[in-house]
Amino acid sequence: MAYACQMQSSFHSFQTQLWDVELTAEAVTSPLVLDEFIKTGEYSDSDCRLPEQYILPEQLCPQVAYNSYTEGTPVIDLKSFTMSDDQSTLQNSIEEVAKALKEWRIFHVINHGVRKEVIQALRAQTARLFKLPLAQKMLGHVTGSMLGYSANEATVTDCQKLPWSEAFTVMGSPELHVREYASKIWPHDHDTFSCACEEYGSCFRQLAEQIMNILINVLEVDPGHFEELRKRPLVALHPNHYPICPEPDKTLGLGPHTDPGFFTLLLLDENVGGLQIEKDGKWIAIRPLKDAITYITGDCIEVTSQGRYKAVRHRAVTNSKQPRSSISFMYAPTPTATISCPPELITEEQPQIYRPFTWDDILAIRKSRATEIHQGKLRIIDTFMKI
Ligand SMILES: O=C(O)CCC(=O)C(=O)O
Ligand SMILES: [Fe+2]
Repeated sequence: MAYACQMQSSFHSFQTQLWDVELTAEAVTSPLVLDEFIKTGEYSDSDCRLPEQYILPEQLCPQVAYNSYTEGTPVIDLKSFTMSDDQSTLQNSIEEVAKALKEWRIFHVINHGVRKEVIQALRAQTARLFKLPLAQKMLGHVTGSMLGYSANEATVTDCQKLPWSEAFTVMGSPELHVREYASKIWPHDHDTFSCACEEYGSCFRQLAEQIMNILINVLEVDPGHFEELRKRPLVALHPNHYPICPEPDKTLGLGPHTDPGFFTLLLLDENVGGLQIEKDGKWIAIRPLKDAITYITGDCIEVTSQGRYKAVRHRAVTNSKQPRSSISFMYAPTPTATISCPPELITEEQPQIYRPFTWDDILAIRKSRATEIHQGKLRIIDTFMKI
Protein backbone atom coordinates (compact mmCIF):
# COMPACT_ATOMS: atom_id res chain seq x y z
CA MET A 1 0.00 0.00 0.00
CA ALA A 2 2.77 2.38 0.93
CA TYR A 3 4.54 1.64 -2.31
CA ALA A 4 1.49 2.22 -4.32
CA CYS A 5 0.83 5.47 -2.61
CA GLN A 6 4.33 6.74 -3.20
CA MET A 7 4.35 5.47 -6.71
CA GLN A 8 1.55 7.83 -7.49
CA SER A 9 3.95 10.69 -7.54
CA SER A 10 6.61 8.88 -9.42
CA PHE A 11 4.56 7.63 -12.30
CA HIS A 12 4.12 11.00 -13.90
CA SER A 13 7.02 12.87 -12.54
CA PHE A 14 6.27 15.90 -14.60
CA GLN A 15 2.56 15.78 -14.44
CA THR A 16 0.55 14.51 -11.62
CA GLN A 17 0.59 14.35 -7.90
CA LEU A 18 -2.20 12.85 -5.93
CA TRP A 19 -4.17 15.68 -4.48
CA ASP A 20 -3.67 16.09 -0.82
CA VAL A 21 -6.43 17.16 1.47
CA GLU A 22 -5.49 20.77 1.48
CA LEU A 23 -5.78 22.29 -1.93
CA THR A 24 -3.88 25.40 -2.70
CA ALA A 25 -5.44 28.13 -4.78
CA GLU A 26 -3.08 27.39 -7.68
CA ALA A 27 -3.86 23.71 -7.55
CA VAL A 28 -7.54 24.37 -7.83
CA THR A 29 -7.24 26.68 -10.80
CA SER A 30 -5.98 24.03 -13.14
CA PRO A 31 -8.65 21.36 -12.96
CA LEU A 32 -11.41 23.94 -12.86
CA VAL A 33 -10.28 25.38 -16.15
CA LEU A 34 -9.92 21.93 -17.64
CA ASP A 35 -13.23 20.86 -16.22
CA GLU A 36 -14.92 23.72 -18.00
CA PHE A 37 -13.37 22.64 -21.29
CA ILE A 38 -14.43 19.06 -20.75
CA LYS A 39 -18.04 19.99 -20.05
CA THR A 40 -18.53 22.75 -22.58
CA GLY A 41 -15.75 22.32 -25.10
CA GLU A 42 -14.79 25.90 -24.46
CA TYR A 43 -13.75 28.15 -21.67
CA SER A 44 -16.67 30.39 -20.94
CA ASP A 45 -14.71 32.81 -18.83
CA SER A 46 -12.40 34.13 -21.50
CA ASP A 47 -12.17 34.93 -25.14
CA CYS A 48 -10.97 31.38 -25.48
CA ARG A 49 -7.28 32.04 -25.18
CA LEU A 50 -5.12 29.61 -23.31
CA PRO A 51 -5.00 30.61 -19.62
CA GLU A 52 -1.63 31.98 -18.61
CA GLN A 53 -0.70 29.12 -16.28
CA TYR A 54 -0.52 26.76 -19.28
CA ILE A 55 1.54 28.91 -21.64
CA LEU A 56 5.06 27.56 -22.05
CA PRO A 57 8.15 29.55 -22.98
CA GLU A 58 8.70 29.39 -26.71
CA GLN A 59 11.62 26.96 -26.62
CA LEU A 60 9.50 24.36 -24.80
CA CYS A 61 6.47 24.61 -27.07
CA PRO A 62 5.75 21.68 -29.37
CA GLN A 63 7.05 22.35 -32.87
CA VAL A 64 5.40 19.26 -34.31
CA ALA A 65 1.61 19.23 -34.72
CA TYR A 66 -0.46 16.38 -33.29
CA ASN A 67 -1.21 15.02 -36.77
CA SER A 68 2.12 15.60 -38.57
CA TYR A 69 2.87 11.92 -38.33
CA THR A 70 6.20 10.29 -39.03
CA GLU A 71 5.32 6.91 -40.49
CA GLY A 72 7.07 3.64 -39.79
CA THR A 73 6.33 2.80 -36.16
CA PRO A 74 7.07 -0.95 -36.00
CA VAL A 75 4.12 -3.31 -35.72
CA ILE A 76 4.63 -6.57 -33.81
CA ASP A 77 2.20 -9.38 -34.43
CA LEU A 78 1.88 -11.36 -31.22
CA LYS A 79 0.40 -14.28 -33.13
CA SER A 80 3.81 -15.00 -34.57
CA PHE A 81 4.91 -15.89 -31.03
CA THR A 82 1.88 -17.77 -29.84
CA MET A 83 0.96 -19.68 -32.99
CA SER A 84 4.33 -20.82 -34.20
CA ASP A 85 6.31 -23.81 -32.99
CA ASP A 86 8.72 -23.39 -35.83
CA GLN A 87 12.04 -22.31 -34.33
CA SER A 88 13.21 -20.17 -37.22
CA THR A 89 9.91 -18.22 -37.43
CA LEU A 90 10.15 -17.62 -33.72
CA GLN A 91 13.74 -16.46 -34.07
CA ASN A 92 12.71 -14.02 -36.83
CA SER A 93 9.98 -12.60 -34.63
CA ILE A 94 12.40 -12.13 -31.75
CA GLU A 95 14.82 -10.33 -34.04
CA GLU A 96 12.00 -8.11 -35.24
CA VAL A 97 11.27 -7.07 -31.65
CA ALA A 98 14.98 -6.47 -31.00
CA LYS A 99 15.13 -4.19 -34.04
CA ALA A 100 12.00 -2.30 -32.98
CA LEU A 101 13.38 -1.82 -29.48
CA LYS A 102 16.71 -0.60 -30.79
CA GLU A 103 15.47 1.75 -33.50
CA TRP A 104 12.15 3.01 -32.14
CA ARG A 105 11.88 1.95 -28.47
CA ILE A 106 8.15 1.80 -29.11
CA PHE A 107 5.95 -0.48 -31.21
CA HIS A 108 2.32 -1.26 -31.86
CA VAL A 109 1.21 -4.74 -30.81
CA ILE A 110 -1.46 -6.44 -32.93
CA ASN A 111 -3.25 -9.75 -32.35
CA HIS A 112 -2.59 -9.12 -28.68
CA GLY A 113 -5.45 -11.30 -27.53
CA VAL A 114 -7.28 -8.66 -25.48
CA ARG A 115 -10.92 -8.80 -26.54
CA LYS A 116 -12.39 -5.72 -28.22
CA GLU A 117 -15.29 -5.60 -25.77
CA VAL A 118 -12.89 -5.32 -22.83
CA ILE A 119 -11.19 -2.33 -24.41
CA GLN A 120 -14.44 -0.71 -25.51
CA ALA A 121 -15.93 -1.06 -22.05
CA LEU A 122 -12.86 0.48 -20.45
CA ARG A 123 -12.81 3.39 -22.88
CA ALA A 124 -16.52 4.03 -22.32
CA GLN A 125 -16.25 3.89 -18.55
CA THR A 126 -13.19 6.12 -18.27
CA ALA A 127 -14.88 8.65 -20.60
CA ARG A 128 -17.88 8.59 -18.29
CA LEU A 129 -15.63 9.28 -15.34
CA PHE A 130 -13.88 12.26 -16.94
CA LYS A 131 -17.22 13.84 -17.85
CA LEU A 132 -18.29 14.05 -14.22
CA PRO A 133 -18.13 17.45 -12.55
CA LEU A 134 -14.87 18.10 -10.75
CA ALA A 135 -16.40 17.89 -7.27
CA GLN A 136 -17.67 14.39 -7.96
CA LYS A 137 -14.38 13.23 -9.44
CA MET A 138 -12.66 14.52 -6.34
CA LEU A 139 -14.78 12.22 -4.20
CA GLY A 140 -12.82 9.33 -5.62
CA HIS A 141 -9.64 10.68 -4.20
CA VAL A 142 -8.53 8.84 -1.10
CA THR A 143 -5.59 10.46 0.64
CA GLY A 144 -2.86 8.04 1.53
CA SER A 145 -4.31 5.43 -0.71
CA MET A 146 -3.44 4.13 -4.10
CA LEU A 147 -6.47 5.50 -5.78
CA GLY A 148 -7.13 8.94 -7.01
CA TYR A 149 -8.05 11.67 -9.35
CA SER A 150 -4.88 13.45 -10.36
CA ALA A 151 -5.20 17.11 -10.84
CA ASN A 152 -2.31 18.51 -12.77
CA GLU A 153 -0.73 20.57 -10.11
CA ALA A 154 2.85 19.61 -10.79
CA THR A 155 4.95 21.28 -13.43
CA VAL A 156 5.50 20.32 -17.04
CA THR A 157 8.90 21.87 -16.97
CA ASP A 158 11.09 24.12 -14.92
CA CYS A 159 8.83 27.05 -15.63
CA GLN A 160 6.08 25.93 -13.26
CA LYS A 161 3.50 25.66 -16.00
CA LEU A 162 0.67 23.18 -15.98
CA PRO A 163 0.04 20.41 -18.47
CA TRP A 164 -3.22 20.56 -20.42
CA SER A 165 -4.65 17.29 -19.14
CA GLU A 166 -6.14 15.48 -16.23
CA ALA A 167 -5.73 11.88 -15.15
CA PHE A 168 -6.79 9.13 -12.80
CA THR A 169 -4.59 6.50 -11.28
CA VAL A 170 -5.59 3.21 -9.83
CA MET A 171 -2.36 2.00 -8.32
CA GLY A 172 -1.26 -1.38 -7.20
CA SER A 173 -3.85 -3.51 -8.81
CA PRO A 174 -6.85 -2.28 -10.76
CA GLU A 175 -8.47 -5.66 -10.24
CA LEU A 176 -8.28 -5.40 -6.48
CA HIS A 177 -8.69 -1.77 -5.68
CA VAL A 178 -10.94 -0.15 -8.18
CA ARG A 179 -14.14 -0.82 -6.25
CA GLU A 180 -12.97 1.21 -3.27
CA TYR A 181 -12.39 4.13 -5.58
CA ALA A 182 -15.47 3.84 -7.76
CA SER A 183 -17.90 3.34 -4.90
CA LYS A 184 -16.97 6.76 -3.57
CA ILE A 185 -17.86 8.38 -6.85
CA TRP A 186 -20.95 6.34 -7.61
CA PRO A 187 -22.14 4.93 -4.27
CA HIS A 188 -25.06 3.04 -5.85
CA ASP A 189 -23.91 2.40 -9.36
CA HIS A 190 -20.24 1.65 -9.70
CA ASP A 191 -20.45 -1.91 -10.89
CA THR A 192 -20.13 -1.31 -14.63
CA PHE A 193 -17.13 0.92 -14.06
CA SER A 194 -15.48 -1.47 -11.63
CA CYS A 195 -16.08 -4.54 -13.79
CA ALA A 196 -14.60 -2.81 -16.84
CA CYS A 197 -11.43 -1.90 -14.92
CA GLU A 198 -11.12 -5.31 -13.31
CA GLU A 199 -11.40 -7.13 -16.59
CA TYR A 200 -8.96 -4.77 -18.29
CA GLY A 201 -6.53 -5.15 -15.36
CA SER A 202 -6.39 -8.90 -15.60
CA CYS A 203 -6.17 -8.97 -19.42
CA PHE A 204 -3.39 -6.39 -19.51
CA ARG A 205 -1.51 -8.12 -16.73
CA GLN A 206 -1.49 -11.31 -18.79
CA LEU A 207 -0.41 -9.44 -21.90
CA ALA A 208 2.37 -7.70 -19.96
CA GLU A 209 3.62 -11.09 -18.73
CA GLN A 210 3.70 -12.37 -22.28
CA ILE A 211 5.60 -9.33 -23.53
CA MET A 212 8.03 -9.62 -20.64
CA ASN A 213 8.74 -13.23 -21.70
CA ILE A 214 9.47 -12.00 -25.20
CA LEU A 215 11.81 -9.29 -23.91
CA ILE A 216 13.74 -11.87 -21.87
CA ASN A 217 14.08 -13.95 -25.03
CA VAL A 218 15.34 -10.90 -26.88
CA LEU A 219 17.96 -10.38 -24.18
CA GLU A 220 18.97 -14.06 -24.31
CA VAL A 221 19.44 -14.23 -20.57
CA ASP A 222 18.42 -16.61 -17.80
CA PRO A 223 14.71 -15.99 -17.04
CA GLY A 224 15.51 -16.87 -13.41
CA HIS A 225 17.12 -13.45 -13.04
CA PHE A 226 13.69 -11.87 -13.41
CA GLU A 227 11.80 -14.27 -11.16
CA GLU A 228 11.72 -12.07 -8.05
CA LEU A 229 11.19 -8.93 -10.12
CA ARG A 230 8.09 -10.49 -11.66
CA LYS A 231 6.67 -12.14 -8.59
CA ARG A 232 4.43 -9.25 -7.50
CA PRO A 233 4.82 -6.68 -10.27
CA LEU A 234 3.60 -3.20 -9.58
CA VAL A 235 0.93 -2.28 -12.06
CA ALA A 236 -1.14 0.85 -12.53
CA LEU A 237 -4.13 1.83 -14.58
CA HIS A 238 -3.78 5.44 -15.65
CA PRO A 239 -6.29 7.08 -17.99
CA ASN A 240 -5.38 10.54 -19.33
CA HIS A 241 -7.75 13.08 -20.78
CA TYR A 242 -6.73 16.05 -22.93
CA PRO A 243 -9.56 18.52 -23.54
CA ILE A 244 -9.74 20.58 -26.74
CA CYS A 245 -7.08 23.23 -26.38
CA PRO A 246 -7.57 26.82 -27.56
CA GLU A 247 -3.88 27.29 -28.38
CA PRO A 248 -2.26 23.88 -28.77
CA ASP A 249 1.06 25.20 -30.06
CA LYS A 250 1.68 27.05 -26.80
CA THR A 251 1.35 24.17 -24.36
CA LEU A 252 1.78 20.43 -23.82
CA GLY A 253 -0.74 17.83 -22.73
CA LEU A 254 2.03 16.01 -20.94
CA GLY A 255 5.67 17.08 -20.65
CA PRO A 256 8.62 15.01 -21.91
CA HIS A 257 9.35 11.98 -19.72
CA THR A 258 10.30 8.34 -19.67
CA ASP A 259 8.04 5.89 -17.87
CA PRO A 260 9.68 4.40 -14.78
CA GLY A 261 8.61 0.73 -14.96
CA PHE A 262 9.72 -2.07 -17.27
CA PHE A 263 7.32 -0.80 -19.89
CA THR A 264 3.93 0.77 -20.47
CA LEU A 265 1.11 -0.60 -22.57
CA LEU A 266 -0.88 2.25 -24.01
CA LEU A 267 -4.34 2.37 -25.45
CA LEU A 268 -4.08 5.37 -27.72
CA ASP A 269 -7.04 7.36 -28.94
CA GLU A 270 -7.67 5.73 -32.31
CA ASN A 271 -9.08 8.87 -33.89
CA VAL A 272 -6.81 11.59 -32.59
CA GLY A 273 -3.03 11.78 -32.56
CA GLY A 274 -1.08 13.35 -29.72
CA LEU A 275 1.66 10.94 -28.63
CA GLN A 276 5.12 12.08 -29.65
CA ILE A 277 8.46 10.39 -29.05
CA GLU A 278 12.01 11.57 -29.24
CA LYS A 279 13.75 9.63 -31.99
CA ASP A 280 17.32 10.34 -33.08
CA GLY A 281 17.17 13.68 -31.30
CA LYS A 282 13.93 14.87 -32.91
CA TRP A 283 10.33 14.87 -31.71
CA ILE A 284 8.07 12.86 -33.98
CA ALA A 285 4.32 12.25 -33.90
CA ILE A 286 3.15 8.63 -33.68
CA ARG A 287 0.14 7.64 -35.76
CA PRO A 288 -2.30 5.57 -33.68
CA LEU A 289 -3.09 2.15 -35.11
CA LYS A 290 -6.64 0.83 -34.89
CA ASP A 291 -7.09 -2.14 -32.54
CA ALA A 292 -3.43 -2.09 -31.52
CA ILE A 293 -1.89 -1.69 -28.07
CA THR A 294 1.21 0.46 -28.03
CA TYR A 295 4.30 -0.72 -26.15
CA ILE A 296 6.69 1.90 -24.68
CA THR A 297 10.08 0.96 -23.18
CA GLY A 298 10.54 2.19 -19.61
CA ASP A 299 13.55 2.84 -17.38
CA CYS A 300 13.71 -0.63 -15.81
CA ILE A 301 14.21 -2.32 -19.19
CA GLU A 302 17.02 0.11 -19.89
CA VAL A 303 18.69 -0.94 -16.63
CA THR A 304 18.06 -4.68 -16.90
CA SER A 305 19.28 -4.73 -20.49
CA GLN A 306 22.53 -2.94 -19.57
CA GLY A 307 21.47 0.04 -21.68
CA ARG A 308 21.01 -2.04 -24.85
CA TYR A 309 17.37 -1.12 -25.05
CA LYS A 310 16.75 2.42 -23.95
CA ALA A 311 13.65 3.97 -22.44
CA VAL A 312 11.83 6.23 -24.87
CA ARG A 313 11.27 9.88 -24.01
CA HIS A 314 7.75 10.80 -24.96
CA ARG A 315 5.16 13.55 -24.47
CA ALA A 316 1.58 14.35 -25.42
CA VAL A 317 0.50 17.35 -27.46
CA THR A 318 -3.00 18.78 -27.68
CA ASN A 319 -5.13 20.11 -30.53
CA SER A 320 -7.95 22.60 -31.03
CA LYS A 321 -10.37 20.27 -32.83
CA GLN A 322 -11.07 17.19 -30.78
CA PRO A 323 -10.56 16.09 -27.20
CA ARG A 324 -8.26 13.10 -26.79
CA SER A 325 -7.95 10.22 -24.35
CA SER A 326 -5.31 7.61 -23.70
CA ILE A 327 -5.07 4.84 -21.12
CA SER A 328 -1.72 3.67 -19.75
CA PHE A 329 -1.01 0.38 -18.07
CA MET A 330 2.29 0.49 -16.27
CA TYR A 331 4.17 -2.74 -15.61
CA ALA A 332 6.96 -2.34 -13.07
CA PRO A 333 9.13 -4.64 -10.90
CA THR A 334 8.12 -6.11 -7.56
CA PRO A 335 8.74 -3.12 -5.28
CA THR A 336 11.02 -4.98 -2.87
CA ALA A 337 13.07 -6.84 -5.48
CA THR A 338 16.57 -5.83 -6.51
CA ILE A 339 16.72 -4.29 -9.95
CA SER A 340 19.96 -5.19 -11.69
CA CYS A 341 21.13 -6.44 -15.03
CA PRO A 342 21.64 -10.16 -15.60
CA PRO A 343 25.30 -11.18 -15.15
CA GLU A 344 25.45 -12.56 -18.71
CA LEU A 345 25.22 -9.01 -20.03
CA ILE A 346 28.24 -7.82 -18.08
CA THR A 347 31.46 -8.30 -20.01
CA GLU A 348 34.92 -6.85 -20.02
CA GLU A 349 34.04 -4.61 -22.95
CA GLN A 350 30.74 -3.68 -21.38
CA PRO A 351 31.17 -3.42 -17.60
CA GLN A 352 28.13 -3.01 -15.39
CA ILE A 353 26.49 0.37 -15.99
CA TYR A 354 24.08 0.54 -13.05
CA ARG A 355 24.54 -0.62 -9.51
CA PRO A 356 21.66 -2.70 -8.13
CA PHE A 357 18.77 -0.76 -6.60
CA THR A 358 15.13 -1.21 -5.62
CA TRP A 359 11.91 0.59 -6.38
CA ASP A 360 12.17 2.18 -2.94
CA ASP A 361 15.47 3.73 -4.02
CA ILE A 362 13.72 5.15 -7.06
CA LEU A 363 11.08 6.70 -4.83
CA ALA A 364 13.67 8.16 -2.49
CA ILE A 365 15.53 9.84 -5.37
CA ARG A 366 12.25 11.11 -6.75
CA LYS A 367 11.64 12.83 -3.49
CA SER A 368 15.09 14.16 -2.74
CA ARG A 369 15.88 15.42 -6.25
CA ALA A 370 12.39 16.34 -7.39
CA THR A 371 13.31 19.73 -8.82
CA GLU A 372 16.07 18.48 -11.11
CA ILE A 373 13.84 15.64 -12.23
CA HIS A 374 10.93 17.96 -12.99
CA GLN A 375 13.28 20.23 -14.87
CA GLY A 376 14.27 17.31 -17.07
CA LYS A 377 17.88 17.76 -15.91
CA LEU A 378 18.10 14.40 -14.18
CA ARG A 379 16.90 10.92 -14.98
CA ILE A 380 16.40 8.85 -11.88
CA ILE A 381 18.25 5.83 -13.25
CA ASP A 382 21.31 7.96 -13.98
CA THR A 383 21.80 8.35 -10.24
CA PHE A 384 22.37 4.57 -10.06
CA MET A 385 25.16 4.66 -12.61
CA LYS A 386 28.47 3.25 -11.51
CA ILE A 387 31.23 5.76 -11.96
O1 LIG B 1 -1.39 10.25 -23.85
C1 LIG B 1 -0.41 9.70 -24.31
O2 LIG B 1 -0.35 9.34 -25.47
C2 LIG B 1 0.80 9.46 -23.43
C3 LIG B 1 0.48 9.06 -22.02
C4 LIG B 1 1.68 8.80 -21.22
O3 LIG B 1 2.78 9.07 -21.61
C5 LIG B 1 1.57 8.19 -19.89
O4 LIG B 1 0.44 7.99 -19.40
O5 LIG B 1 2.63 7.91 -19.29
FE1 LIG C 1 4.33 8.08 -20.35
